[in-house]
Parts: sequence; structure tokens; C-alpha cells
Amino acid sequence: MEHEDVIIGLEIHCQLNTKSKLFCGCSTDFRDDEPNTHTCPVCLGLPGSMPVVNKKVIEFAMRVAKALNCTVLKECDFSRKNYFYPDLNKAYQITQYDRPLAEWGKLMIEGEDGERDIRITRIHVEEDPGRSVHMGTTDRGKYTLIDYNRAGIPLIEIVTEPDLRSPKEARRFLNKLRATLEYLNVFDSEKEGSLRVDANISLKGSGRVEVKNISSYKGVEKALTFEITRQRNVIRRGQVVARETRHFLEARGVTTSSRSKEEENDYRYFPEPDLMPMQVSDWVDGIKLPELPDARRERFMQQYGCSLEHARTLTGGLKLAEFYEGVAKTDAGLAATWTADYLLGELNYRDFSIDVMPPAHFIDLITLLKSDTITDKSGVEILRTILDQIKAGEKPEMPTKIVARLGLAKTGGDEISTMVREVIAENPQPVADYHAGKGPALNFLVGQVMKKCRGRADPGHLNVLLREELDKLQGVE
Ligand SMILES: Nc1ncnc2c1ncn2[C@@H]1O[C@H](COP(=O)(O)OP(=O)(O)OP(=O)(O)O)[C@@H](O)[C@H]1O
Ligand SMILES: [Mg+2]
Ligand SMILES: [Mg+2]
Repeated sequence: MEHEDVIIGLEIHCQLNTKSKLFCGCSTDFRDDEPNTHTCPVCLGLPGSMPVVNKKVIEFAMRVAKALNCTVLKECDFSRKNYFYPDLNKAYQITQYDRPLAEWGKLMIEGEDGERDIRITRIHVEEDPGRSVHMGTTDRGKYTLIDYNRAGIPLIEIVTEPDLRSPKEARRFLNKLRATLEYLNVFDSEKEGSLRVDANISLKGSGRVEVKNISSYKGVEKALTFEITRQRNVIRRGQVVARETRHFLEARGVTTSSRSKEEENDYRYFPEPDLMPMQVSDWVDGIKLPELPDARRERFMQQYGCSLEHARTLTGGLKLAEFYEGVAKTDAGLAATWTADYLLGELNYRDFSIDVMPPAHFIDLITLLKSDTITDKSGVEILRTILDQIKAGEKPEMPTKIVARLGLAKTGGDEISTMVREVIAENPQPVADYHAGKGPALNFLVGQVMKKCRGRADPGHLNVLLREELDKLQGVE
């Protein structure tokens, strides 16, 4: 798809994983707890309660600001964003408006034509509202329950400039951002709703459409792709794409126009009178950043000899990078290939994350491959066996055990020579075809030997053996 006229900018809301909420001491870890058990007068917004800024939240947000090369403002402050919604108990959200914590940064992505910086407009700190639980569907539910456990959870909103050129670039940006946040240890990427995106998109010369509150990266890519087609069709029909807010229906993969109520944009922002302006820019120098994805990628290339592509893949998530470093000692090259090219695909297919793969098993597998005990084909079979056992809730067998049980050790020289001669004797027609110069006949014969030994022969070696044996025959004739 050509995307020359596509303009995309993202607003990303990310939950910070501090122990307590943004303006009170309530614990943020309410995962398995009853609704409305992690609340107090502050996060319930009761009259007379006073917010106090959690220093840890500011520190976490500054870590992000520094990692994204932003400038932290000399002085920033909080504002009230007023709107009515049942999950917003105070009828205003404490957020930052014209003086956010930090602004003007950048994050490098692998764009459509090479690496490129995407500019960050600003990062601001705000509180999450509560959560509405609709009993029934959103439109026709009988009633709605509200859980305020989430009210007051610290969020940062990261706003990008409209620098992204395609849905794929938007997804790459989000992946890179997620990796960066993981490395910084400021958020829990596996927690539901930890990253929520508003995706803004326009075609050159048309109005900006904002698709609100998308909760997955695939969702962002899908919603944007849908919007490009929809907007092009509107223009083709001679109509105008109006500026509007839309919602993404994940299940159907479409966006729909929001009811006008929700578009009410007069938030009547004003400075939060209960909180003093903050002067925190001096802390920035003291903040030590861990190694970030780009640096780690360079190191993987230097230290382990990874290709650029492998290094990029393997540093794309903190746990993945750590997994690779844990297994690289066996053979860095084999471990990179087997992690990036085989393991990830098999995990993806089963909807597994990297944590499920026990490093000890993987190390055993790499060792078997390195010592030439098994073929690549058997390696894949072993990997699948292990993951299927895990999927079934069983304790996975060690690769060495699987090799013994299934007889996967590479067939020895004599055994394979015998099989080669047998296959030649059993297949006179393909043999004659080969001698008549028909190349594909050799592949057929290789396949037959592979079948006999159940994939335990090294394909390269087998090719040589077969050719030798066949050429000998021809010499005799
Ligand atoms: N012409 C455009 N096409 C696509 N995206 C755009 C365009 N102009 C601006 N944007 C993007 O829209 C977003 C604007 O976000 P911002 O938070 O500043 O304002 P908002 O969406 O109006 O307010 P709110 O935070 O209340 O949703 C940015 O990500 C910006 O890059
Ligand atoms: Mg915004
Ligand atoms: Mg917006």
C-alpha cells in the first residue's frame, strides 16, 4: 500500500508500576482483589481530601523522559480537566496541560525506508479514572458497575508529533516504546490495559480523525489500516473527511463514529489549586538509565556476533534479551538463530511468551545441535515436543531424553550408506531419470532416504553420498 499522503500521530497512555497511587497511599496491586477495596477519600474524590504527589511517580516519569531524550521543564504543574463521566468520581481528572513534565524528545524506529527518529511532543503525568464494568453490552446493558480501584493509578501520556507514515510504522513505534519502557522497569507490559493508545490519522489536506482507547498494538495497526481505506473512500465519493473522534471495535476490526456527547471538548482546564508547581528538572542529572534497546542491540552485534536483524529481534523485549543472554554461552550464533528464527515462531503460534521456555532445555537443545548429534529438522521436532508438553500442562522432557526416546540421533555413516543403496535399488525409474540429466530426480531420492531414516540424516551429506553412489553406477554401465 502506498502511504505517501498518510499522517499519523499517537497519544500513548502508560500505567507506571509504582507501589502506590499517584496522589494517595493506596496500593496499586489490586489484581485479584474485590472491586473498591483499594480506595481512600483522595482517590474516591471525596470533598475536603487533599492530593499529595507520589515522588516515585515523578522519578519513573523522568526516567522515561530521559530515555526518550526529552527536556524536563524547569517548572511544571498540574491542571484539572473537567468532564462528567461515571468513572470519574470528582468530575475532573488531575493531569498536566500547558506546562507538562517534559517535552521535545525522540525515539528511533525502523521506518519504511530505514531508521528514523520520531519526535516526541511531550510527556505528562496524570491519574487514571476508575473502571466501568458494563453488565451486558455497552449499548444495551441493564446497568453499569464502577470499580474505583484503578482511580488514581499513575499514568504518563506520551504524545508524538505526526511523524509516522503508515500503520506498520505506528506498530513499530509502539513495539520500540514498549521495549524501552520494559528496560526502564517502569511498567508491567503483561498487565491488562497497561498501555492504551489514541491513534490520530489524516490524509494530506483532510481533517484529523482520532481513534480513541485502543488497547493492543495489533489493534492500532488494524484501526489505522481501516481508517486509511475508509477515508480514501469518503474522498473518492467526493465527500469531506470531517475532524472527529471514533472508536475501534476490536472484534469487528472497524472504527465507528462516537456519539457527540463523548466529543464534548470544552474541558475548562484550570490550574489544580491543591498542588504546588513542581521544580524537578535538577533531578534529571542524577537519574541513571539502564542499557536501552539500541545500545543492547549494538552490544549483541559486538559481543555475540549477531546479525543486525537478529540483534534487533532479540533486543525487542527485555525478557527475550535476557533469555538470549542466558543461553548464548553454548554457541552464540546457533543460539541466536534458534531463538530468533525458530523459537519465536513456535511461541507465537501457540500464543506463548518467552517465559514458558525453560533455558536449561534450550541450552540442551543447542548443545545437541552444536555437537552435530541431531539435524535441524529434529531440532524443530524437539522444540515442538517441548512446547506441546508445556501446553498440555506436562513437565517438559529434556531434549537429550527426547532424542533417546524418539531415536532422533543422526544416522551414522554405514547405516545411511546402506539406506542409499536400498533406495537406489528400489527406485529404478528415478535413478534412470537422474542419469538422463533430470535434476529433480535427485531430490526425490534424497526424500526417500530421509523418509527411511526419519529425517535423521544431514541433508548436505546425504546429497553428496547419493550423487557419489549414482555416479558410480553410471560409470559401470
Ligand atoms: N494532521 C494530523 N494528522 C494526524 N495526526 C495529527 C495531525 N495533527 C496532529 N496530529 C497528532 O494528534 C495528536 C494530538 O494530541 P494532543 O494530546 O496534543 O491533542 P488532542 O488529541 O486534541 O487532545 P486530547 O489529549 O484531549 O485527546 C498528536 O499525536 C499529533 O501528532
Ligand atoms: Mg492527548
Ligand atoms: Mg487526543
